[in-house]
This record gives sequence, C-alpha cells and structure tokens, in this order.
Amino acid sequence: MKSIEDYVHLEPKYYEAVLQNYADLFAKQIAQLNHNITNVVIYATGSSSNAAYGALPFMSNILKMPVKIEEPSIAENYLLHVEPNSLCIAISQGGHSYSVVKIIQRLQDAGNTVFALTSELDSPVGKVCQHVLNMGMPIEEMPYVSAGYSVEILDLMLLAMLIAQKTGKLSSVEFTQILAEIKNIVQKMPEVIKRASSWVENNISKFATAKRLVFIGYGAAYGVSREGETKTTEAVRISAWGKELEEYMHGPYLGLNPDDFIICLDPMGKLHDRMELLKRFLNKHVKNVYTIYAGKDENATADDLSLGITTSELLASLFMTVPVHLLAYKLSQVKKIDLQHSAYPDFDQITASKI
Ligand SMILES: N[C@@H]1[C@@H](O)[C@H](O)[C@@H](COP(=O)(O)O)O[C@@H]1O
Repeated sequence: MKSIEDYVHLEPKYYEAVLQNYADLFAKQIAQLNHNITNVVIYATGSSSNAAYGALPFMSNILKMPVKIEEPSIAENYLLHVEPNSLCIAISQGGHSYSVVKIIQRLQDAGNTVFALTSELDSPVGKVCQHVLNMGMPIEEMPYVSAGYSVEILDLMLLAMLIAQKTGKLSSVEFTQILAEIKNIVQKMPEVIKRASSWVENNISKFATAKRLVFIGYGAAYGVSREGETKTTEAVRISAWGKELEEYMHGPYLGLNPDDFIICLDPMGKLHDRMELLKRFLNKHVKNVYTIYAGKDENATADDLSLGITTSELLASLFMTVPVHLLAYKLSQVKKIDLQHSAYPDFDQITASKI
C-alpha cells in the first residue's frame, strides 16, 4: 500500500490530470445546473470538510454569493431547511461515510438536487446520488488521505470557476488568468515538496517530543490548520488543535502550554499583520513556534518554512498542506504507528460510521 508520503509525491501528477480533464469531468453535470442559484451549501466531514474550508474563500470570491459548509450529521438531523435555489454539494472522497450518504438521501427525498464529489463512483455515495461528480483521481488506498484532500480543493475551485462562468460572473479572460495562476502553482509543487521534506527532516527530532501540536491559520489556510488537527489526531495519535487565527486569540490561547508546538500557517494575505502580533505574544510564552509561509517572508527564522510561492492567498491551500501531511506521516513513522491496518477493527462493526 502506498504511504501518505507516496501520495504527497503524486499530488502534482493528480493535479495535472484534473487540469487536463476538468471540462470532461464536470461539464455534463454543470450543464444540468439551475442558472438561478443564489448560494452554495457543501456537506462534508473529516478531511473532505477541511478541504472545503481550504477552497471556501476562493469559491465565495469567484461565485460572489454565500457559500457555507455544513457537518452532514447536524444538517440531516436538525437543519434540513434548504432554500430552493441552493446548490447542494456533498463530498465524500471514499464514498462510504454514513452521514454523507444520509444527507444526500434526505436532501433528494425533500426534492433538492445534490451533486456528490467522490473518487469511488460505485460507492454508496456514488450509487445513492443522482448527480455524481468524479474527482478525477484513482481511489486512494491509504485511509489517512492526503492527495485526495488536495484534489478535492482543486476540484472545488474549478467547479466554482465553471459555475461562475456559466452564470456570467467570470469572463473567459478572467477564467484563463486564474487557470494560468493555478497551473503555475502546480508546476512549482515538486519544489514545494522538496522544501517541505527538508524542513520536516531537519525538525523531526524536536517535533517527536511534542505532547500537543497547535495549527493556526487564516483565510484559505484555516482549512490547512483543520487538516493539521485531523491528520495529527488520526495518524500520530497525540493531541492536536486546528484553529482559525482570531478564533485562537478569542480564548484557546488561555489553554496554551509552554511545551506546546505551535505551527502558524501564513498564506501571506490580509491577516498577516494580525498573525505577526499573535506570534510576538506566543514567542514570549512558548519555545517552539514555527511558521509555514506560502511565499518568502523577511521575518522568517531558521526554524520556519518558506514554500516560495508568490500567489493569491485564496489559492494557498493548494500547496500549504504538503508540509503538514509530511510532518504527520514522519511522526507516525517515528512513533511506529501502523497506518496500514485498522487500530480498532471493531469500530465500524459497532458504529457503521463507514458503510
Ligand atoms: N477517519 C476518516 C477521515 O480521515 C476522513 O477524512 C473522513 C471523511 O471521509 P470521506 O471523504 O471518504 O467521506 O472519514 C473518516 O472520518
């Protein structure tokens, strides 16, 4: 079975395939779309939800309409009041998540059109949903996903661009410009992976002593911070937080421990200065504060990681998760955690959380 690291190295290839095929992958379904959509609701859980948060600021900016993300279980049980002109998108990479299958059924039964994004077309999600969107990559064998999370971000961005074009919100010229910016990022992915691998290698012995990792991001990097929490919890099995910058400053900072390892995720956008202020505070109280920058920052220290891509902050989630995934993978190796076999084989037998 391929490892998380193998899949991270496959990301440029998968991105290129999606960029080549996106029109075929999505065109037929987009053609059936209601032209009068007024808002988008995304239903996803775990890494798929984190990916949606990574794409959210870009989608909102391009579509110029409300875009929100809902936890499928809460939506299905308590929030089933969807506006008639909502575009409902359910995401499940593997297609077996119980709560995602349920919300698709409930929405369809109530007369809503739902588009489901998945890599497994004959999965329960693929079978139950009337409008299936193929993610455009092979099924990821490793259950602790990395490439699929990234491809979901790209898929959502491209979907938003296609829908914006169709509804007259994005001109062909703008479409081509953004596509060129995305292609530029994809070309630089091998260099991103190289820099991220060296950073992880250089710092792994220190990170291996961490009792808790705290990921703090803003904008598109909020999705990255959430993915840091998910992957560290699931693959490293130590405590982890993934917070939005102001959310962290609102109260969670009071729970900081001097031995926390804090990773700030800076896409070098609107809230860069706010993040600098938080770091000024954190550096007084915590020894291990790291920053991962999308580009190169003049304040970067030797412990920080500059990924070297100067781009719109809205696109930063396409590459900023690479070091986060590699760190989780390497830490799981150091801790000798077997990611290929289920830690609790009885879990799904009892709960049927995956069907
Ligand atoms: N532990 C897994 C997560 O790692 C995964 O991200 C999530 C969503 O999976 P999917 O995108 O296939 O619905 O399911 C479970 O919670």
